Amino acid sequence: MVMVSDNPALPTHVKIVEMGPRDGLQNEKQPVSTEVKLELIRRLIDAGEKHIEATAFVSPKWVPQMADHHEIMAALKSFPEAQDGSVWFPVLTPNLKGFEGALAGGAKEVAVFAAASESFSQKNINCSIAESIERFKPVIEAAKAQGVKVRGYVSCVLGCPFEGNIAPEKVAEVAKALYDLGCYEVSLGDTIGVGTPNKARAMIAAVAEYVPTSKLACHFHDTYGQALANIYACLELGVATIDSSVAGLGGCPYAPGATGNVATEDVVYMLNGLGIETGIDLTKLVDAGAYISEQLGRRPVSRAANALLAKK
Ligand SMILES: CC(C)(COP(=O)([O-])OP(=O)([O-])OC[C@H]1O[C@@H](n2cnc3c(N)ncnc32)[C@H](O)[C@@H]1OP(=O)([O-])[O-])[C@@H](O)C(=O)NCCC(=O)NCCSC(=O)C[C@@](C)(O)CC(=O)[O-]
Repeated sequence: MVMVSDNPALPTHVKIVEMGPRDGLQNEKQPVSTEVKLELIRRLIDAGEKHIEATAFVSPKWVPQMADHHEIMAALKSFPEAQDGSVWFPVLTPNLKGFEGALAGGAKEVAVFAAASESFSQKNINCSIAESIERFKPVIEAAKAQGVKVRGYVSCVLGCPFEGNIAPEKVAEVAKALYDLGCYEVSLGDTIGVGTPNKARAMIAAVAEYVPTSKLACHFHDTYGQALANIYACLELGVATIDSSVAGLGGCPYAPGATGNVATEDVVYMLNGLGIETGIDLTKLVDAGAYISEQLGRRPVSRAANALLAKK
């Protein structure tokens, strides 16, 4: 039974942006076939997910696991949910070359990704933060001209694997730059999962000086087991979009030691308990997570999923 929350600060509905097929698999060392990725996407749709980041138009030399981006997009075109627009499939596009590939593949939503740390920006996309913003300008202009929505990411919002602590003001500066350029939503990534709730609150408060909380998403990796607590803190501040990854898949190729995103199953379990709507069927979601985990030869990294699977 879904209990209605008595905390008036919490939203009544949350948008989940599923990271599994992209952030979740980009760092996977073993090959994952295009067919398995597509089957995962089918199962996530069946579970009720409406925003599924499908792939990344990045260099296959840098991220080999995303090299089948053209095949993924070609297959998605035949999905009824892509045709009728009932499910969004955003894809990463770090530059104009990536955007052109995504557009040719029929993308209706793309995402540019910056960082709040200079060192991470260099390691991840081979340029400074300022250069990355310059690179995004023509991408966002071209997207606007084509009626394509653009999401923006800021990585390392609560810490950097190379620089340590990151000032909330720096996060705010980069988030503002993305929002001012025309990103409809800015996702704030705790890339290495080091944050704790008070730090998360301070960071959101700093960003909210420039970007309305209704336009923010939180993107927590669960390296230190703090993701759900951090998400709750962000929900209380008015953030109502959460990035998460089925079965807790993932890790970033340029963030050594970072584990996956918070598991979508754990997030949905918590939100169900709070009486917050997501439109996602937890049973089907757990099955989708079990499917991809079996393909990868391991158990889901989700407490809720493992507990529910054990009951079967
Ligand atoms: C950004 C680049 C491309 C710059 O890479 P670069 O080497 O600086 O680019 P370049 O413009 O000098 O070009 C070099 C070569 O790359 C090619 N190239 C150039 N652009 C593309 C493209 N779009 N797609 C495919 N190929 C491309 C280009 O054509 C050329 O090919 P060559 O002539 O040598 O054969 C590179 O650094 C890259 O691909 N990095 C990968 C970044 C990445 O995917 N990181 C992981 C995702 S971000 C993340 O996970 C964080 C997030 C979002 O989840 C939030 C969080 O948790 O914090």
